[in-house]
Amino acid sequence: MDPNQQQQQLHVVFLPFLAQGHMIPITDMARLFARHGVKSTIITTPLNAPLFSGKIDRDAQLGLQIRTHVVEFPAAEAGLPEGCENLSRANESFEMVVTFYKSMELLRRPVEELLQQWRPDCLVADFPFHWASESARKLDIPRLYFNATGSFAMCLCECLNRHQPHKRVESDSEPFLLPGLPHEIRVTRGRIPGEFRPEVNDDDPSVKELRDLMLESEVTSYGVVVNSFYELEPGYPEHYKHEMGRKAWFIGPLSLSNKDDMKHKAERGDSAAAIDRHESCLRWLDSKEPNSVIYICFGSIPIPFNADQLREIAAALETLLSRQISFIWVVKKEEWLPEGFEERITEGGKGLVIRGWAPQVLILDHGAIGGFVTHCGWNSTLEGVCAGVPMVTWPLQAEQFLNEKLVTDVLKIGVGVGAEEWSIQERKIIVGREEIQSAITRVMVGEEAEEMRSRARKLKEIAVMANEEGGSSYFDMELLVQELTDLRDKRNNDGCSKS
Ligand SMILES: O=c1ccn([C@@H]2O[C@H](COP(=O)(O)OP(=O)(O)O[C@H]3O[C@H](CO)[C@@H](O)[C@H](O)[C@H]3O)[C@@H](O)[C@H]2O)c(=O)[nH]1
Repeated sequence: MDPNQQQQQLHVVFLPFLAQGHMIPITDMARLFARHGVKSTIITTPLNAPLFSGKIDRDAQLGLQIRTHVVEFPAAEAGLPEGCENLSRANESFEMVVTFYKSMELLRRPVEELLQQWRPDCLVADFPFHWASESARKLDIPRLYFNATGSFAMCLCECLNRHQPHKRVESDSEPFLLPGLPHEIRVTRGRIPGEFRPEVNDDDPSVKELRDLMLESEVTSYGVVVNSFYELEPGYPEHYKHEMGRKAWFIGPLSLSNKDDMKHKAERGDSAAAIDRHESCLRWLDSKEPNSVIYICFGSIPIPFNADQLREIAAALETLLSRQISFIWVVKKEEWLPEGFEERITEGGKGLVIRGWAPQVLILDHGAIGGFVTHCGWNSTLEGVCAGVPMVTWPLQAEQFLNEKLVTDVLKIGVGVGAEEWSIQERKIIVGREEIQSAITRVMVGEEAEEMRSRARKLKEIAVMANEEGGSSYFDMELLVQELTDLRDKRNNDGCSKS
């Protein structure tokens, strides 16, 4: 690139929260920006960089202007154990999670120093970096806010915040209407995100203060980039922009930016772990009939399911094997399974248990996968949509029950397993084997399954089209790059006329 061109090139800095559910989409976003001619820099910490730097380095070798920059993470100063640099390592207790969120404040100084030095044209920062809008303002550049979830959940949360309907019900199981939304959506207090639940907020005022700071930074940011596409959340992007008054660009699903590149797909989220096992996993899938395998995974943050609950899942899966429904089940490395279970199901390649990190996107995209049991994390939800598979929804916490509503009630591409309330702290059986079996059977076989699969496949096609030239996400991305360029030019002109 000649020096003149280099000077003209827009430089965007990305600051992802230190959790896979955030680093994965932001890495894809930075790569998308680079493909639209932008110079992208991702700031992260030493132990997180290797989780995605392989694909960034490969992109850079192909000539894209993209790089990772590492800053030290002061875990000890934050009151965290040494090496605790990722949310997945900090979920031993609620207090530790809160400490981890608060520790993002400690990245402020090093990040601001880098911004001063680099003087980029825009900062895209995740929601826990509530100070980022102020940091960007000091340089007179826009801060774009990223929340990592969709507009459906963001609109529902804003509705809870504005109208507080959850405060007018008698119990956690009494349904109430969320007013003023494009659809008639009813939820219960047991299913809403933690920040609206009194038992989470009342004990520690600093939690509420932190949440308010994050909310405020969404409003005071220049605008919001959303990992979604207009057609997926009918009416909600418009509601988010016009009723809630946010400037927003819908540029997803970002997972599609990996297109058909097997290596990128296999490496998503944990280069080393997934690359080791993706080939054997694909070989196993190749031996199965189309739509005959259910994939079960509860996201990147280890879920403390108790032994009884694991036993219920295992029993359901073993019974389903006799009905020609096979499975891939992702469990934590140390998770305890019923005696002899792994030996029995591994024999003859009946089922597959993956301990640790699975190459999820690669698995979902395989023709043998007929359904997905998901906790409804937004990335997994989008990846299910992009693979065109119906889902069994098993939300556990955060905004996952809201995402479930979109999948089951609005898009009608999934069925709920019957999880009724937050269950992350309570180590009890949430869902029994019969319910699990029944929900999986509903999405895998029969007329209802075919109808859901057909809707899911249409949605997949629309998702792909949204990302192609002329599609809605492509269009929004072009608009965003143009707006950032105009802002940069205006800044430069104002600077010239002042001097
Ligand atoms: O073995 C695994 C496990 C996960 N993943 C990937 O990890 C990501 C997980 O993201 P998500 O499905 O969103 O789940 P969480 O990691 O639980 O995400 C947190 O962050 C999301 C975005 O804000 C929220 O929607 C969730 O509620 C919150 O739990 C996805 O891209 C998966 O493909 C893998 O590739 N292999």
